[in-house]
Amino acid sequence: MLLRLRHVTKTYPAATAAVLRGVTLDLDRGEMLALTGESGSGKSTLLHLIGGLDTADSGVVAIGGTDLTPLNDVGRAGLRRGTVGVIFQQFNLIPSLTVAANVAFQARLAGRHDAGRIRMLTDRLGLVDHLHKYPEQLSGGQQQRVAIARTLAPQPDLVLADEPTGNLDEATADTVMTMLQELVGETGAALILVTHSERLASRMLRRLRLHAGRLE
Ligand SMILES: Nc1ncnc2c1ncn2[C@@H]1O[C@H](COP(=O)(O)OP(=O)(O)OP(=O)(O)O)[C@@H](O)[C@H]1O
Repeated sequence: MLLRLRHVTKTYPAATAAVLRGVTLDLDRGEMLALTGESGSGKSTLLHLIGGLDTADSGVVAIGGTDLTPLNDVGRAGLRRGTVGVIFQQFNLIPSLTVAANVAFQARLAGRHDAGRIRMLTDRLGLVDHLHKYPEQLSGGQQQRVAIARTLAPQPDLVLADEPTGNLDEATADTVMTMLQELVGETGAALILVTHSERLASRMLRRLRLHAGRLE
């Protein structure tokens, strides 16, 4: 099992109510899951726990058999690097780096830089003519394609996408999602897509809704 969640709970400090009240989920390699739920239902929180960006209060968050819960920041970052890739709504590119350097950044950090794979990704994502530009010189759709290339370059086993097309118009969103799904599918990685869009969610074989702190 690639991802195993068991009875995961999370309450933010100073908050009166728990955000997650016992989330349980199994996700295998190659699975694509849409995660929906009302605003504030805890979708981003859950993604952060899975990505090791934050820790659960209790329960198990295991990736590839390793429970992240007892690990410290360094341990979680080590496990995340190269194993889990995150794509955000705001793209989160590094403004001072060129497209080429942005794309290579995480693969280098993970010690998994592969020039052939980066060439394939930039080619498939239509970035070849933009490699020497800076993020601010690109459209939103182009920036998200750079972010996808950057995330997929180290060949992660699990890709977490938090409203990845939330800043894009419908046609661009569809194109970007198609590219993301194709590229993730080809490597056999798993994908969790957080989205408000029923249209995008319906592209995924598996769909779950976060409600009252649990998945249904
Ligand atoms: N760092 C934080 N500190 C305190 N409370 C937080 C923090 N992050 C999120 N919350 C609260 O936790 C709840 C869940 O937030 P989260 O961002 O996970 O929801 P979401 O389902 O992703 O929402 P949206 O669809 O609007 O992005 C919200 O009530 C939010 O206010």
